Amino acid sequence: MSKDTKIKDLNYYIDWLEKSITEEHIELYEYSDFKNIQLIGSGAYGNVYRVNRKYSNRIFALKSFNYEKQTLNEVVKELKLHRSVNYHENIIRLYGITRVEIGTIQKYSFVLEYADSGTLNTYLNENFNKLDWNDKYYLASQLASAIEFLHEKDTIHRDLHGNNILVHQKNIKLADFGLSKKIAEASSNTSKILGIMPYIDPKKLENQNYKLDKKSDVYSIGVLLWQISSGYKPFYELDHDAGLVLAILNGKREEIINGTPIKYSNLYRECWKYEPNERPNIQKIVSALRSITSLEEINTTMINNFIEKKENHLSEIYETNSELSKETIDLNNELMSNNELSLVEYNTKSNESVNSESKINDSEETDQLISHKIPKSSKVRQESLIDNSDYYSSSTDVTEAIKAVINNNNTIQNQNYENSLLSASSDQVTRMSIDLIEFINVDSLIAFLIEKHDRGITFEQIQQLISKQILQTNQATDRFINWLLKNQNQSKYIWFFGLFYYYNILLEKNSSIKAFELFSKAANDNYSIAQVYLAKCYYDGYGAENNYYLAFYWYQKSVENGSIIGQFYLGNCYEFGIGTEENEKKSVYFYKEAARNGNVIARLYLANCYRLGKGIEKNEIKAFKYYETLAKQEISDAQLRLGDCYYYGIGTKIDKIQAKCWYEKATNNGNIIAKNILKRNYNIKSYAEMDKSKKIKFYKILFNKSLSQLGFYYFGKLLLKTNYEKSFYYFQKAAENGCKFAQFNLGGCYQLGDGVMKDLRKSFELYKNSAERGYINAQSQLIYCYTFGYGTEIDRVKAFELAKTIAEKGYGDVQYLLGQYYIHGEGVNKDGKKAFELFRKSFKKNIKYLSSNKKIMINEKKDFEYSKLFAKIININSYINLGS
Ligand SMILES: Nc1ncnc2c1ncn2[C@@H]1O[C@H](COP(=O)(O)OP(=O)(O)OP(=O)(O)O)[C@@H](O)[C@H]1O
Repeated sequence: MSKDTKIKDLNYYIDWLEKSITEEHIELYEYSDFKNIQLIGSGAYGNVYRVNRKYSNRIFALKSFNYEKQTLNEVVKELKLHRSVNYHENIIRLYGITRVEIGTIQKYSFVLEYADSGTLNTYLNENFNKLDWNDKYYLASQLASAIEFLHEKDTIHRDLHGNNILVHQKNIKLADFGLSKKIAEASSNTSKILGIMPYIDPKKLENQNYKLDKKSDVYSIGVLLWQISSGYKPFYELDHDAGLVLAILNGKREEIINGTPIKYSNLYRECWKYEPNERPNIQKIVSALRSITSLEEINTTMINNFIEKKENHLSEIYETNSELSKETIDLNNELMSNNELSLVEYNTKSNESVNSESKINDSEETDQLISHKIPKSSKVRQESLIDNSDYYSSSTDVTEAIKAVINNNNTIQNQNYENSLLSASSDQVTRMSIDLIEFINVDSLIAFLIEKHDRGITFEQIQQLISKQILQTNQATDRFINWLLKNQNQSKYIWFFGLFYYYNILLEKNSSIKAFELFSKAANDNYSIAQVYLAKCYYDGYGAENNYYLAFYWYQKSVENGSIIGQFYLGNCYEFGIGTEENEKKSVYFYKEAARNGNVIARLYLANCYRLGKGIEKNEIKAFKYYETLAKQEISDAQLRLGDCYYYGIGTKIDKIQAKCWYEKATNNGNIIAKNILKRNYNIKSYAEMDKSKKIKFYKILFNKSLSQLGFYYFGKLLLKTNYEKSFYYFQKAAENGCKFAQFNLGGCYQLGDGVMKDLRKSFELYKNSAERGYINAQSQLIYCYTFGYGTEIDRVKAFELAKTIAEKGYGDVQYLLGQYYIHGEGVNKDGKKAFELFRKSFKKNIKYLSSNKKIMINEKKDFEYSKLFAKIININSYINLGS
């Protein structure tokens, strides 16, 4: 190859990387933002460093690459492939890329999740004596789970061995993707191929042209399971030479270590069979490991027999599913052409592209041993602020998971009956089976909820998920709680138990205190999501005195421990000065971090920052692009703002038809601001097209319904002074029937804790329902909720927008409030003239401003702050000056 070609090729990769960075397909980390750079290892492509990030102090690993064509070719491939499998707790996270100029060249490095215990080889070497069988099962299960995730994405690793698997805090972290070089290069590097040779599918050892497939990964897993059980590298006492290759081809395998549970050794022996179609698929390995874990706990031969029968039955099914999909991605396929390296290709594949193999397994396994994964949803519900991208499965997933628990439980009970397990009472067997099932599903649910949080789902949506989805299956709730009560030995279960109190699923007198205590316990144990919840408790004064400093402290801790949702809230703290000085730049920094980690709310906030030039250089085009992407993901707030962009020409050309289309979409997704705008700008009324007879019918229904609702409503209102509980009851009845007044008042009950346990999220939800029905008081109340984050996220852009649509209807108090937003540049660019106009209108009408409404302002501390905010600018002269 001539020198010229080499340079041209190099430029090709550099251009690819640079274009990806500019177009934000790859997150670029500023190299200068890293400190304490320490060398921790080196591989064929370059060195690996442990670094700290400034501000958050979070630890990352930087994997640097030599500046040469072959390496950069691999870098590009690895980036693409790693990105497609980036969201599993047992796969090392690839956060992005960083670059530093050395002489005349740019040196690139991957920014990776840091694993504190090195490779599996070193971890076992140093810690094996401390591991019991539970620890070993745990490692094995995590490894299998990571590979299951890859295989479900039709991706093969092809290069599994003890040096490519890292360990962090006793957890498996699969690493090294896309290193096609490995096998190719290893063929020319004898010592290297022989080092990893015992892990390689013998079919490949026998025939170099053999194409490694999923079953090749299964072979390697078999060897790794043995390694986990023994603590030794495979054939550690033998020379890794041609003789050993021959012996392996002739069926030589490692000796079973004394004391290995038979089910475990049977499993890895199945995996390392010579014939690929005699090896189990990954789903079976995962299920088998799970059942072994539970069986160890239960420790009865009766259940052993029972499971065995099920497995035998299962294996028949699995055998039929061994065909590989043509669409399978080969992670380490050296033949992958550079022409395939499109910029967006690494974006996740859609659910529809699941290959036939996993489809068959999904459906057939429903009635079999439960798989740990949350079933894929066929229908994706449209929820505001929910990204329905590939990794962001809808809430119906939980229902399906729970249904699967129950179905599975029924199946086991039936089987139990059919198999006449006479030696134990059926109650005993049922209980043990349930234990097994719930162990499996509690972990899945926890992972599912954390993932939802990290992706940007709000607390109230989590509450809906838990209460609507889990509570629908009451039986399961009781069992979960019983199981959790017995398993309060790990911080994740402590936190999860806390959720039941936090979201009032367990209604006890001191629920808030109990939730707080459980979160504290798990948070002190450095469990990051518990730290987020603890911070939230301090922020809301839930279960403890309200304390912004501690809220800030715990958000910060959660970020140090890798919480993505924590990054978003830390951004909030800096933006709104919660427990710390206001610092817009830092807030943008953390929104960016959360956004690059896939948090959709953070992306929305970042877009607002770009639009307003808050903490970052104003860039309306960028803001528009963000809104556009998020709007397409059915995020109603983004749809609204995209509508605004088209309507006012923000970052794009004015296009009122497009604007209307996006306002309509946002309205359909329940956005009341968009609804108001549609009415105002396009004069759209929901019942405008109804013919006369339909209208009469409509009014008749409305009249009857309103009568009864209003009856409840006034009854409740009368009682309010004397009997909170009764009035609460009547409000509730009317609210359930959709009475907007009752919903508003009930919201007040929850906000004040009148006749019911105080619950800000619930109150927010009720205000929202009432506001959606057009009740102006509720809409005004929502402004307040968005301003201070009562029962929802602080969102001053939204508060401003809502205030604007209400003020335009001529409500003087809200006009006044809107003036404040213009004065302070909250949620909008500062505009003294507009503020002045609004104040004049408002004072003309002589209407009290919002904070004087005692019914609405019930949190004295926050009310005080709010009033203080107003007091600051109460001098009318200053408005006049500002306006002139
Ligand atoms: N994310 C990480 N966290 C902690 N340590 C890491 C991380 N990635 C790599 N290392 C350490 O750096 C060493 C070198 O890693 P690297 O992936 O560059 O090379 P390798 O896998 O050993 O060899 P090769 O270059 O052939 O893939 C690893 O053995 C491991 O000890």
